[in-house]
Amino acid sequence: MARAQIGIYGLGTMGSALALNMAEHGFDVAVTNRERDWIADFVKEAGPLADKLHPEDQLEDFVARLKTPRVILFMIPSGAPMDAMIGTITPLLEAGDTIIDGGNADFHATRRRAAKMAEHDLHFVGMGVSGGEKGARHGPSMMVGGTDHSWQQLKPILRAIAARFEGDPCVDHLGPDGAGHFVKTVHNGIEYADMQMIAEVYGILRNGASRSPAQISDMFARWDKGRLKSYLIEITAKVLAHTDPDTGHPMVDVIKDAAGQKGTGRWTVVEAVRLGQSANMIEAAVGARSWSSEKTARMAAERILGGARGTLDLDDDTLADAFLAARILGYAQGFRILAAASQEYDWSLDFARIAEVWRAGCIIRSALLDDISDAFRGSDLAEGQLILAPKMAQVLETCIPALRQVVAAAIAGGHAVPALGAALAFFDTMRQGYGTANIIQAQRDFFGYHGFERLGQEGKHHGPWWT
Ligand SMILES: NC(=O)C1=CN([C@@H]2O[C@H](COP(=O)(O)OP(=O)(O)OC[C@H]3O[C@@H](n4cnc5c(N)ncnc54)[C@H](OP(=O)(O)O)[C@@H]3O)[C@@H](O)[C@H]2O)C=CC1
Ligand SMILES: O=C(CO)[C@H](O)[C@H](O)COP(=O)(O)O
Repeated sequence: MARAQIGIYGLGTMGSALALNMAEHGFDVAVTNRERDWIADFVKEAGPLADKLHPEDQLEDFVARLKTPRVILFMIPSGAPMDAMIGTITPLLEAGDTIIDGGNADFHATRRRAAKMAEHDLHFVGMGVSGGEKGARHGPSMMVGGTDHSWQQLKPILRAIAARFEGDPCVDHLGPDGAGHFVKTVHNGIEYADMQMIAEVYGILRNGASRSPAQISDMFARWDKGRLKSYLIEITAKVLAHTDPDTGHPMVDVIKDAAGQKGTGRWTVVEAVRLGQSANMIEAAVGARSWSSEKTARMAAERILGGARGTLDLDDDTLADAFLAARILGYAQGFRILAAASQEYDWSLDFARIAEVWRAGCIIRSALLDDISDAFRGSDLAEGQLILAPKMAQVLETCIPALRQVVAAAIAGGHAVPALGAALAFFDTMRQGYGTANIIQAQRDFFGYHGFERLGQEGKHHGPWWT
């Protein structure tokens, strides 16, 4: 009986694509699934790759199929299903075996699971996988958190199947236990902000400049050839170019304006706040999705409050500069959260390497990430502050006026730009060495005798309003 180098449990969209990717790279992969009927069908549909896939219906046989120490990748919903599967499979494993959760998981749960499995000399890896179904099949970006022992087991397989940027595989061991899942969570937070800002630019052009989806598609397609080149711009251009086969209308016009969310954007915001940060652009994007789902309330508000929006006269170059500045600020917020978490959990995250792992395969891949990795590699940026990197500061200096112009025009015309507006608020707050929190300190002392720190003097002070 051929022994497989890795086992995959969960042959849904992502698990089946990863299994085929591994098989194509010459690895023997044991496969199984909760719904057993699908296992044989999946292998049958794999064509010539079927020789490298080893289907098993029973969990015991699946585990027995694997070389030891074993490596088992779960591609199932995180949360209760993952805990249940850990409970079922643990008695079948031996010291030194590794279980990987490749789903989008709350990193707190990953840390808890890793600690629990370590009690049995078992290893638990939290691995962020990005790139959707196509990425998983032909080259995802992967963010690994776990022990060195697990990384040594996984490295040859993951480096072989990963996306490549100029030959460099977009995968790495980023830290222990929850580090990989945390980095993937923040990746998704950045993804939320970037998607929302693209939607806002679309809204400005559609509602403020009466441009057709096809015209906006052309602009995004042009952007995708220059400094704004990125997967999300590319797919938005493609989406806007499509026509609904049923009605002949632009496809986007028959899609309801209410977007769902599975949790990673919200987790990013919650963790940012827990770490004493604010990721206001990501929060704006999460909030915008929530508001989008309040369709009935919005329709009522349009009737009662009026939905009129003014005409905007913004050229494509101004919009492009504005978007570039805002995109840098979105990445910057993500890296600030990573820096805070790295300190809190003692992960020693390598920000340059994270940017490199995101350069290909993942949803937020963009031309900027190579510059971002250079910025982190070239200097010791305090607390991961990307906006202080000379190259980024230079681009911001050039492009912020455009962002100001776009946000000001949009707000004056009644167009909602929550994420672009948040980008500017973040930038304007961070560039003030002396801000306005002196007033907050004074207010807190006035109403609650909380005391305040005073410039040039140690200790806690109270204002003359108490004498
Ligand atoms: N789709 C995407 O673009 C991405 C998804 N992910 C993550 O990957 C994971 C899998 O997603 P995806 O492949 O899209 O999901 P699918 O819905 O396509 O597949 C889900 C898989 O999980 C199995 N499953 C569901 N519930 C249970 C359970 N209680 N016990 C055991 N197995 C169960 C299903 O088995 P059955 O066939 O029996 O229902 C199926 O194999 C998720 O955590 C998701 O967040 C990560 C990155 C991108
Ligand atoms: O991880 C992903 C992409 O990177 C998944 O597609 C995820 O589902 C996206 O999040 P949401 O469903 O909340 O938009």
